[in-house]
Amino acid sequence: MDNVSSMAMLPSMNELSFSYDALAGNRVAYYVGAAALIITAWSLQSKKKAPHIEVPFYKASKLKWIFDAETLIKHSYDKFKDAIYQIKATEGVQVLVPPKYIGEMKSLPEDVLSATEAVADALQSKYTKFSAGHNGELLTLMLRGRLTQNLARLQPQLKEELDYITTTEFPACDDWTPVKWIPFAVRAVSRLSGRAFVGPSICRDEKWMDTSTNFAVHVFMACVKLQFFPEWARPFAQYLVSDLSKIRRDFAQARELLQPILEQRYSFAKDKSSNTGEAPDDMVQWLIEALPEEEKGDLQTQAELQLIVAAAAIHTTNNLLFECMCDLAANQDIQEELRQEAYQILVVEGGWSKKESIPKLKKLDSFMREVHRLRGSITSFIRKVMKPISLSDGTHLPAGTKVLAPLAGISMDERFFDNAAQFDPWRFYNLRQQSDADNHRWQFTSLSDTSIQFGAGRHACPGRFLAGHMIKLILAQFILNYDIRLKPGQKRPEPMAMVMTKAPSPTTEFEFKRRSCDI
Ligand code: HEM
Repeated sequence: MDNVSSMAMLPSMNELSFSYDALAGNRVAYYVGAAALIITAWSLQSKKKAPHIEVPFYKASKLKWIFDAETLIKHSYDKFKDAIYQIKATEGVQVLVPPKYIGEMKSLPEDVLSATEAVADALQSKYTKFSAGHNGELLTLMLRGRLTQNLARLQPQLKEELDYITTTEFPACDDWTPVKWIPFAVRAVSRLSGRAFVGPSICRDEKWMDTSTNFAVHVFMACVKLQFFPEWARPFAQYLVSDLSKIRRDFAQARELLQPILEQRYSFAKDKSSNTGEAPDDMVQWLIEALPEEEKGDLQTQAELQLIVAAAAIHTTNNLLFECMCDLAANQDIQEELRQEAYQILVVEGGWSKKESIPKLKKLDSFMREVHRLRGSITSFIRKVMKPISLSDGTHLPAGTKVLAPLAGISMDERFFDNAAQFDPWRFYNLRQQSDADNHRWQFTSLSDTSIQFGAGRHACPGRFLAGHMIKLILAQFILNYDIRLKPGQKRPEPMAMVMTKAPSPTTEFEFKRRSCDI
């Protein structure tokens, strides 16, 4: 998948959790099945000879990697700190690089250290067709530039979409009412991001929502099943994997839904001279403008790029939103402080209708960054060495080496975060008060070699600004309009975890009680 690379898009429990319709009530079978697949994959993969690398191994059992990778990553990072080390994982030997090396590695060119190839391997792009191909760079630049610059302008549309889905789909909650959060949240994130990607005409269409949400699930399931077979057998085995047909059906469905929009856009462009209205403002339009002439009207290209972006956006955003909800529901004090801030900026100062209001929610921004630090991904910066690399300390990484950063360990490093183990929602708010540079440095979306939740370098997540914006809108809407708590006697929900991925349980309930918007 040229240039579209992401841990967030790796085969993931995130996506699996979304087949909740199929899996509901059968979680044990799912765990056993998934574990069996992973163990089988491991035993097949492990016979392959990994490149020889002169760095120490961290000895870990396969079971630990499968069921408690987070602890393993934290312990191993703690042991090696600034040194590079390796782990024999179910996906083959992984070389773990600490922040000390991220700086020099993140600027290496793609033909030396490739994010694209690493993700293509992990997502079996050859078979799943999860690839932006030669348009990968264009896509990333468009999200980083056009989408991000347009966020303030999109704000009223996103709010309108959020109001609509909350009014039509969220229960009244006049008294304390338990609500399964994930089914609602997935639909909300899909609608909001869909509004920015495909526009209002189909973002509410059930077929579009279904396809754009489930495409990632089908890619994930196909990957898991393909890993059942050794690499040499996959050209034949692919015909046994029914999820690959589902992926083809997703593309066909996306083409069908996008076709009338593309036709409309073309007649709009043709009538430009007589047209006084503004061009529509969504990713369909930006792609028409940016794609090479011969691909502008190509439905398959639009369908592929739209589904890939949806796959990158929906489950990742939903996961972090869920973790934020857990901490809000478990901490009434935090909820109250964030409510005061949101009330002042969005209600008293009329911020809902102002474009620049969302960045003013600095306490909410800090809370989200802290949740992301402590509850985010286990690893990040997935890369594959394409040409031998000699690092500044002389470490040699041969071609074929699989690289990862031990994110869960880095986030707990006292050298980078005071009282690192403590959940402090105002940590980054306070840091931001120190100076102008700090005000910028500690924002939710700001990157550094020690804060790589959104990756690093040229492949760092280009959708993080939209993700942050959507999460803030949804959280602000809910803390202003509802009191939120855990169910009586319930502890803060913990995500399901397997190998390097974590995902919320789709059946988790929070309790909501409607409040008047006055504080
Ligand atoms: C909280 C939500 C999100 C998280 C945690 C997240 C995380 C990530 C990470 C870790 C990467 C890989 C970076 C690297 O390897 O250096 C990535 C890449 C990417 N993300 Fe996100 N992401 C999120 C939301 C989104 C959204 C909303 C979009 C779409 C608007 C998006 C689109 C992408 C794309 C296209 C890439 C590939 C970039 C490239 O390879 O050049 N992500 N994301």
